[in-house]
Amino acid sequence: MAGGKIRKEKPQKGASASSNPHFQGGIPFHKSKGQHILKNPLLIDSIIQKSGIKSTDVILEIGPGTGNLTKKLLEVGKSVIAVELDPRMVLELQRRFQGTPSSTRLKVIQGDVLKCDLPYFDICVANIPYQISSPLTFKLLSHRPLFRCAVIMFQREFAMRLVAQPGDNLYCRLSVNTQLLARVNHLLKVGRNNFRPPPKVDSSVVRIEPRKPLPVVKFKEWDGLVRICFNRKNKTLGSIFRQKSVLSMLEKNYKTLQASQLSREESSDSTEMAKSVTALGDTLGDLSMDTDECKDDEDMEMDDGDAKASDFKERVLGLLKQGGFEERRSSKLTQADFMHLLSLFNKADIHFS
Ligand SMILES: C[S@@+](CC[C@H](N)C(=O)[O-])C[C@H]1O[C@@H](n2cnc3c(N)ncnc32)[C@H](O)[C@@H]1O
Repeated sequence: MAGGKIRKEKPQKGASASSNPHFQGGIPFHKSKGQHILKNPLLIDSIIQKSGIKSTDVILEIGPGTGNLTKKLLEVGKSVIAVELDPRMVLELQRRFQGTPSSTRLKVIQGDVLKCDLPYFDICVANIPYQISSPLTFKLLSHRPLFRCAVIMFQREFAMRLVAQPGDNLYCRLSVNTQLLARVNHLLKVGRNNFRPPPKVDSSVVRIEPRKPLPVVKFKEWDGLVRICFNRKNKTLGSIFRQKSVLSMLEKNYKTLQASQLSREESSDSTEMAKSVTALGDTLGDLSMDTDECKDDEDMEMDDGDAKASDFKERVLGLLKQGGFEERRSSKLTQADFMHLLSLFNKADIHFS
Protein backbone atom coordinates (compact mmCIF):
# COMPACT_ATOMS: atom_id res chain seq x y z
CA MET A 1 0.00 0.00 0.00
CA ALA A 2 1.19 3.49 -0.78
CA GLY A 3 2.00 5.60 2.25
CA GLY A 4 1.67 9.35 2.53
CA LYS A 5 -0.28 11.88 4.49
CA ILE A 6 -4.00 11.55 4.99
CA ARG A 7 -5.75 14.58 3.53
CA LYS A 8 -8.89 15.59 5.32
CA GLU A 9 -11.33 15.53 2.41
CA LYS A 10 -14.90 14.88 3.47
CA PRO A 11 -14.08 13.02 6.67
CA GLN A 12 -16.92 10.75 7.72
CA LYS A 13 -18.54 11.20 11.09
CA GLY A 14 -17.03 8.97 13.76
CA ALA A 15 -14.33 7.51 11.51
CA SER A 16 -10.79 8.70 10.91
CA ALA A 17 -9.59 8.86 7.31
CA SER A 18 -7.08 6.09 7.98
CA SER A 19 -9.83 3.64 8.96
CA ASN A 20 -12.01 4.68 6.07
CA PRO A 21 -12.14 2.15 3.21
CA HIS A 22 -12.60 5.03 0.75
CA PHE A 23 -9.11 6.40 1.43
CA GLN A 24 -5.68 5.07 0.62
CA GLY A 25 -2.46 7.00 0.94
CA GLY A 26 -4.50 10.13 1.54
CA ILE A 27 -6.49 9.80 -1.68
CA PRO A 28 -10.27 9.69 -1.44
CA PHE A 29 -11.50 7.14 -3.99
CA HIS A 30 -14.02 8.12 -6.65
CA LYS A 31 -16.64 5.49 -7.39
CA SER A 32 -17.46 7.28 -10.63
CA LYS A 33 -13.96 6.36 -11.85
CA GLY A 34 -14.34 2.76 -10.70
CA GLN A 35 -11.66 3.22 -8.06
CA HIS A 36 -11.60 -0.09 -6.17
CA ILE A 37 -8.02 -0.80 -5.20
CA LEU A 38 -6.70 -4.35 -4.92
CA LYS A 39 -5.72 -4.81 -1.29
CA ASN A 40 -4.96 -8.56 -1.12
CA PRO A 41 -1.28 -9.23 -2.00
CA LEU A 42 -1.91 -12.98 -2.39
CA LEU A 43 -4.53 -12.27 -5.04
CA ILE A 44 -2.13 -9.94 -6.87
CA ASP A 45 0.52 -12.71 -6.82
CA SER A 46 -2.01 -15.15 -8.21
CA ILE A 47 -2.93 -12.79 -11.07
CA ILE A 48 0.75 -12.30 -11.88
CA GLN A 49 1.41 -16.03 -11.84
CA LYS A 50 -1.59 -16.83 -14.07
CA SER A 51 -0.67 -14.09 -16.55
CA GLY A 52 2.44 -15.94 -17.72
CA ILE A 53 4.45 -12.75 -18.05
CA LYS A 54 7.93 -13.13 -19.59
CA SER A 55 10.95 -11.10 -18.49
CA THR A 56 11.07 -9.64 -22.02
CA ASP A 57 7.44 -8.43 -21.98
CA VAL A 58 6.28 -4.86 -22.39
CA ILE A 59 3.19 -4.79 -20.15
CA LEU A 60 0.22 -2.48 -20.59
CA GLU A 61 -1.64 -1.72 -17.37
CA ILE A 62 -4.91 0.17 -17.51
CA GLY A 63 -5.89 2.10 -14.41
CA PRO A 64 -2.85 1.49 -12.17
CA GLY A 65 -4.43 3.46 -9.32
CA THR A 66 -2.01 3.67 -6.40
CA GLY A 67 0.25 1.04 -7.97
CA ASN A 68 -0.31 -2.17 -5.98
CA LEU A 69 -0.46 -4.30 -9.14
CA THR A 70 2.07 -2.09 -10.98
CA LYS A 71 4.74 -2.87 -8.38
CA LYS A 72 4.48 -6.62 -9.00
CA LEU A 73 4.29 -6.19 -12.77
CA LEU A 74 7.58 -4.26 -12.67
CA GLU A 75 9.17 -7.16 -10.79
CA VAL A 76 8.42 -9.69 -13.55
CA GLY A 77 8.25 -7.81 -16.87
CA LYS A 78 10.70 -5.77 -18.92
CA SER A 79 8.68 -2.56 -18.60
CA VAL A 80 5.22 -1.29 -17.71
CA ILE A 81 3.20 1.33 -19.56
CA ALA A 82 0.38 2.43 -17.28
CA VAL A 83 -2.57 4.53 -18.49
CA GLU A 84 -4.34 6.37 -15.68
CA LEU A 85 -7.20 8.86 -15.91
CA ASP A 86 -6.94 10.43 -12.47
CA PRO A 87 -4.08 12.95 -12.05
CA ARG A 88 -4.09 12.34 -8.28
CA MET A 89 -3.28 8.66 -8.91
CA VAL A 90 -0.57 9.64 -11.41
CA LEU A 91 1.07 11.79 -8.72
CA GLU A 92 0.78 8.97 -6.22
CA LEU A 93 2.47 6.57 -8.67
CA GLN A 94 5.31 9.01 -9.27
CA ARG A 95 5.74 9.47 -5.54
CA ARG A 96 5.69 5.72 -4.94
CA PHE A 97 8.19 4.67 -7.61
CA GLN A 98 10.47 7.72 -7.83
CA GLY A 99 14.04 6.81 -6.93
CA THR A 100 13.36 3.05 -6.95
CA PRO A 101 15.39 0.81 -9.30
CA SER A 102 12.30 0.06 -11.40
CA SER A 103 11.30 3.71 -11.97
CA THR A 104 13.06 3.88 -15.36
CA ARG A 105 11.00 0.90 -16.55
CA LEU A 106 7.67 2.51 -15.71
CA LYS A 107 5.99 4.93 -18.09
CA VAL A 108 2.78 6.55 -16.90
CA ILE A 109 0.40 8.05 -19.45
CA GLN A 110 -2.20 10.35 -17.96
CA GLY A 111 -5.49 10.15 -19.83
CA ASP A 112 -8.59 8.21 -20.74
CA VAL A 113 -7.53 4.84 -22.14
CA LEU A 114 -10.54 4.87 -24.48
CA LYS A 115 -9.38 8.12 -26.07
CA CYS A 116 -5.63 7.67 -26.28
CA ASP A 117 -3.52 5.85 -28.87
CA LEU A 118 -2.16 2.71 -27.28
CA PRO A 119 1.55 1.99 -27.68
CA TYR A 120 3.04 -1.38 -28.59
CA PHE A 121 2.66 -3.97 -25.83
CA ASP A 122 3.08 -7.74 -25.49
CA ILE A 123 0.60 -8.35 -22.73
CA CYS A 124 -2.07 -6.35 -20.91
CA VAL A 125 -2.69 -7.01 -17.21
CA ALA A 126 -5.23 -4.83 -15.47
CA ASN A 127 -7.83 -4.32 -12.79
CA ILE A 128 -10.02 -1.94 -14.74
CA PRO A 129 -12.95 0.36 -13.96
CA TYR A 130 -15.91 -1.87 -14.87
CA GLN A 131 -17.84 0.83 -16.70
CA ILE A 132 -15.38 0.69 -19.62
CA SER A 133 -15.31 -3.14 -19.90
CA SER A 134 -16.92 -3.48 -23.29
CA PRO A 135 -15.36 -0.58 -25.24
CA LEU A 136 -11.99 -1.43 -23.71
CA THR A 137 -12.20 -5.10 -24.72
CA PHE A 138 -12.92 -4.18 -28.33
CA LYS A 139 -10.35 -1.38 -28.33
CA LEU A 140 -7.74 -3.93 -27.29
CA LEU A 141 -8.93 -6.43 -29.90
CA SER A 142 -8.66 -3.78 -32.61
CA HIS A 143 -5.13 -2.81 -31.58
CA ARG A 144 -2.37 -3.60 -34.06
CA PRO A 145 0.00 -5.32 -33.94
CA LEU A 146 -1.95 -7.88 -31.99
CA PHE A 147 -0.67 -8.54 -28.47
CA ARG A 148 -0.14 -12.02 -26.99
CA CYS A 149 -2.86 -11.90 -24.38
CA ALA A 150 -4.79 -9.73 -21.93
CA VAL A 151 -5.50 -10.76 -18.35
CA ILE A 152 -8.23 -8.52 -17.02
CA MET A 153 -10.43 -8.23 -13.94
CA PHE A 154 -14.08 -7.79 -14.92
CA GLN A 155 -17.38 -7.70 -13.11
CA ARG A 156 -18.36 -11.39 -12.67
CA GLU A 157 -21.42 -11.27 -14.90
CA PHE A 158 -19.55 -9.54 -17.72
CA ALA A 159 -16.80 -12.15 -17.43
CA MET A 160 -19.30 -15.01 -17.58
CA ARG A 161 -20.85 -13.47 -20.69
CA LEU A 162 -17.43 -13.25 -22.34
CA VAL A 163 -16.76 -16.96 -21.83
CA ALA A 164 -20.34 -18.27 -22.25
CA GLN A 165 -20.85 -21.14 -24.70
CA PRO A 166 -23.87 -22.01 -26.88
CA GLY A 167 -26.67 -23.20 -24.61
CA ASP A 168 -25.42 -21.28 -21.55
CA ASN A 169 -27.87 -18.79 -20.05
CA LEU A 170 -25.49 -15.87 -20.49
CA TYR A 171 -24.54 -16.70 -24.10
CA CYS A 172 -25.08 -13.45 -25.98
CA ARG A 173 -23.87 -11.08 -28.66
CA LEU A 174 -20.87 -10.14 -26.49
CA SER A 175 -19.85 -13.83 -26.21
CA VAL A 176 -20.17 -14.47 -29.93
CA ASN A 177 -18.34 -11.32 -31.02
CA THR A 178 -15.49 -11.64 -28.54
CA GLN A 179 -15.00 -15.32 -29.30
CA LEU A 180 -14.88 -14.57 -33.01
CA LEU A 181 -11.76 -12.50 -32.38
CA ALA A 182 -10.21 -14.21 -29.37
CA ARG A 183 -9.98 -17.32 -27.20
CA VAL A 184 -11.42 -16.42 -23.83
CA ASN A 185 -10.86 -18.30 -20.56
CA HIS A 186 -12.09 -17.74 -17.04
CA LEU A 187 -9.05 -17.75 -14.72
CA LEU A 188 -10.10 -16.74 -11.23
CA LYS A 189 -13.15 -15.85 -9.15
CA VAL A 190 -12.56 -12.81 -6.97
CA GLY A 191 -14.78 -11.83 -4.03
CA ARG A 192 -15.63 -8.19 -3.41
CA ASN A 193 -13.69 -8.07 -0.12
CA ASN A 194 -10.39 -8.16 -1.98
CA PHE A 195 -10.92 -4.52 -2.92
CA ARG A 196 -10.91 -1.27 -1.02
CA PRO A 197 -13.59 -0.01 -0.96
CA PRO A 198 -15.44 -3.25 -1.83
CA PRO A 199 -17.55 -2.95 -4.99
CA LYS A 200 -21.21 -4.04 -4.97
CA VAL A 201 -20.50 -6.99 -7.28
CA ASP A 202 -18.14 -9.95 -7.39
CA SER A 203 -15.40 -10.10 -10.00
CA SER A 204 -13.51 -12.55 -12.18
CA VAL A 205 -10.18 -12.53 -13.93
CA VAL A 206 -10.37 -13.50 -17.60
CA ARG A 207 -7.67 -14.28 -20.15
CA ILE A 208 -8.25 -12.98 -23.67
CA GLU A 209 -5.97 -14.29 -26.38
CA PRO A 210 -6.48 -12.78 -29.85
CA ARG A 211 -6.89 -15.37 -32.61
CA LYS A 212 -3.99 -15.47 -35.00
CA PRO A 213 -4.80 -15.27 -37.81
CA LEU A 214 -8.09 -13.46 -37.38
CA PRO A 215 -11.05 -15.02 -39.22
CA VAL A 216 -11.69 -13.69 -42.69
CA VAL A 217 -15.03 -12.02 -42.24
CA LYS A 218 -16.38 -8.50 -42.54
CA PHE A 219 -16.91 -7.61 -38.94
CA LYS A 220 -19.79 -5.19 -39.52
CA GLU A 221 -21.61 -7.86 -41.48
CA TRP A 222 -20.96 -10.42 -38.78
CA ASP A 223 -22.15 -8.13 -36.00
CA GLY A 224 -25.20 -7.08 -38.04
CA LEU A 225 -26.30 -10.72 -38.28
CA VAL A 226 -25.48 -11.53 -34.65
CA ARG A 227 -27.33 -8.44 -33.40
CA ILE A 228 -30.51 -9.50 -35.21
CA CYS A 229 -30.21 -13.08 -34.00
CA PHE A 230 -29.71 -12.10 -30.34
CA ASN A 231 -32.45 -9.53 -30.32
CA ARG A 232 -34.66 -12.52 -29.55
CA LYS A 233 -32.21 -15.25 -28.82
CA ASN A 234 -34.73 -17.89 -27.76
CA LYS A 235 -36.97 -17.56 -30.82
CA THR A 236 -36.36 -19.74 -33.85
CA LEU A 237 -34.44 -18.10 -36.68
CA GLY A 238 -37.47 -18.74 -38.86
CA SER A 239 -39.52 -16.51 -36.60
CA ILE A 240 -36.80 -13.85 -36.30
CA PHE A 241 -36.36 -13.56 -40.06
CA ARG A 242 -40.11 -13.38 -40.65
CA GLN A 243 -40.21 -10.05 -38.77
CA LYS A 244 -41.24 -7.13 -40.92
CA SER A 245 -38.50 -4.84 -39.59
CA VAL A 246 -35.77 -7.41 -40.26
CA LEU A 247 -37.01 -8.25 -43.75
CA SER A 248 -37.40 -4.63 -44.80
CA MET A 249 -33.90 -3.76 -43.55
CA LEU A 250 -32.38 -6.68 -45.46
CA GLU A 251 -34.36 -5.88 -48.57
CA LYS A 252 -33.29 -2.24 -48.44
CA ASN A 253 -29.63 -3.32 -48.17
CA TYR A 254 -30.19 -5.74 -51.04
CA LYS A 255 -31.68 -3.07 -53.29
CA THR A 256 -29.00 -0.53 -52.43
CA LEU A 257 -26.34 -3.03 -53.32
CA GLN A 258 -28.02 -3.94 -56.58
CA ALA A 259 -28.44 -0.28 -57.55
CA SER A 260 -24.91 0.80 -56.82
CA GLN A 261 -23.36 -2.45 -58.05
CA LEU A 262 -20.85 -2.33 -55.26
CA SER A 263 -18.04 -4.77 -55.41
CA ARG A 264 -18.63 -7.57 -52.98
CA GLU A 265 -15.33 -8.61 -51.56
CA GLU A 266 -15.72 -11.43 -49.11
CA SER A 267 -12.66 -10.68 -47.09
CA SER A 268 -11.75 -7.55 -45.23
CA ASP A 269 -8.27 -6.27 -44.63
CA SER A 270 -6.93 -5.91 -41.14
CA THR A 271 -7.48 -2.14 -40.99
CA GLU A 272 -11.14 -2.40 -41.90
CA MET A 273 -11.62 -5.15 -39.35
CA ALA A 274 -9.91 -3.05 -36.68
CA LYS A 275 -12.14 -0.02 -37.38
CA SER A 276 -15.36 -1.94 -37.12
CA VAL A 277 -14.22 -3.83 -34.01
CA THR A 278 -13.44 -0.54 -32.24
CA ALA A 279 -16.87 0.82 -33.09
CA LEU A 280 -18.46 -2.33 -31.77
CA GLY A 281 -17.25 -1.75 -28.21
CA ASP A 282 -19.48 1.32 -27.98
CA THR A 283 -22.61 -0.57 -28.95
CA LEU A 284 -21.96 -3.60 -26.76
CA GLY A 285 -21.57 -1.63 -23.58
CA ASP A 286 -24.29 -2.66 -21.24
CA LEU A 287 -25.18 -5.97 -19.76
CA SER A 288 -28.82 -5.56 -20.64
CA MET A 289 -28.23 -5.66 -24.37
CA ASP A 290 -29.43 -9.18 -24.99
CA THR A 291 -32.94 -9.14 -23.63
CA ASP A 292 -35.31 -11.57 -25.20
CA GLU A 293 -38.35 -9.46 -24.55
CA CYS A 294 -41.25 -9.44 -26.97
CA LYS A 295 -41.06 -6.43 -29.22
CA ASP A 296 -44.19 -4.56 -30.21
CA ASP A 297 -45.91 -4.34 -33.56
CA GLU A 298 -42.99 -2.91 -35.52
CA ASP A 299 -41.53 -6.41 -35.26
CA MET A 300 -44.66 -8.25 -36.26
CA GLU A 301 -44.27 -11.09 -38.67
CA MET A 302 -44.83 -10.10 -42.24
CA ASP A 303 -47.99 -11.14 -43.98
CA ASP A 304 -47.99 -12.03 -47.65
CA GLY A 305 -49.87 -8.92 -48.82
CA ASP A 306 -47.12 -7.32 -50.87
CA ALA A 307 -46.03 -9.67 -53.65
CA LYS A 308 -42.50 -8.29 -54.10
CA ALA A 309 -41.81 -8.23 -50.38
CA SER A 310 -43.18 -11.73 -50.20
CA ASP A 311 -40.70 -12.89 -52.86
CA PHE A 312 -37.88 -11.51 -50.79
CA LYS A 313 -39.26 -13.17 -47.67
CA GLU A 314 -39.42 -16.51 -49.47
CA ARG A 315 -35.84 -16.10 -50.57
CA VAL A 316 -34.70 -15.44 -47.01
CA LEU A 317 -36.69 -18.35 -45.60
CA GLY A 318 -35.39 -20.56 -48.41
CA LEU A 319 -31.82 -19.79 -47.35
CA LEU A 320 -32.62 -20.67 -43.75
CA LYS A 321 -34.15 -23.96 -44.86
CA GLN A 322 -31.21 -24.70 -47.12
CA GLY A 323 -28.81 -24.42 -44.18
CA GLY A 324 -31.13 -26.24 -41.76
CA PHE A 325 -31.50 -23.06 -39.68
CA GLU A 326 -35.25 -22.39 -39.74
CA GLU A 327 -36.07 -24.19 -36.49
CA ARG A 328 -32.82 -23.40 -34.71
CA ARG A 329 -32.30 -20.76 -32.01
CA SER A 330 -29.45 -18.26 -31.67
CA SER A 331 -28.89 -19.29 -28.06
CA LYS A 332 -27.55 -22.62 -29.33
CA LEU A 333 -25.64 -21.56 -32.47
CA THR A 334 -21.86 -22.00 -32.56
CA GLN A 335 -19.33 -19.70 -34.24
CA ALA A 336 -19.24 -22.11 -37.19
CA ASP A 337 -23.05 -21.94 -37.45
CA PHE A 338 -23.04 -18.14 -37.56
CA MET A 339 -20.25 -18.21 -40.13
CA HIS A 340 -22.21 -20.68 -42.30
CA LEU A 341 -25.40 -18.64 -41.99
CA LEU A 342 -23.64 -15.41 -42.92
CA SER A 343 -22.02 -16.98 -45.96
CA LEU A 344 -25.40 -18.31 -47.15
CA PHE A 345 -26.90 -14.82 -46.94
CA ASN A 346 -23.89 -13.07 -48.48
CA LYS A 347 -23.74 -15.51 -51.40
CA ALA A 348 -27.34 -14.55 -52.14
CA ASP A 349 -26.34 -10.85 -52.04
CA ILE A 350 -28.14 -10.34 -48.75
CA HIS A 351 -26.12 -8.16 -46.39
CA PHE A 352 -26.37 -6.93 -42.81
CA SER A 353 -24.53 -3.63 -43.03
C1 LIG B 1 -10.37 -0.66 -10.21
S1 LIG B 1 -9.20 0.64 -10.03
C2 LIG B 1 -7.75 -0.29 -10.10
C3 LIG B 1 -6.58 0.29 -9.38
C4 LIG B 1 -5.33 -0.59 -9.33
N1 LIG B 1 -5.01 -1.13 -10.62
C5 LIG B 1 -5.48 -1.71 -8.35
O1 LIG B 1 -5.74 -2.83 -8.80
O2 LIG B 1 -5.33 -1.51 -7.16
C6 LIG B 1 -9.37 1.40 -11.63
C7 LIG B 1 -8.40 2.53 -11.93
O3 LIG B 1 -8.67 2.97 -13.28
C8 LIG B 1 -8.65 4.39 -13.35
N2 LIG B 1 -9.53 4.78 -14.48
C9 LIG B 1 -10.87 4.98 -14.48
N3 LIG B 1 -11.32 5.26 -15.73
C10 LIG B 1 -10.22 5.23 -16.54
C11 LIG B 1 -10.03 5.48 -17.92
N4 LIG B 1 -11.06 5.74 -18.75
N5 LIG B 1 -8.76 5.39 -18.42
C12 LIG B 1 -7.71 5.09 -17.60
N6 LIG B 1 -7.83 4.87 -16.27
C13 LIG B 1 -9.07 4.93 -15.74
C14 LIG B 1 -9.17 4.83 -11.99
O4 LIG B 1 -8.76 6.15 -11.70
C15 LIG B 1 -8.53 3.78 -11.08
O5 LIG B 1 -7.26 4.18 -10.68
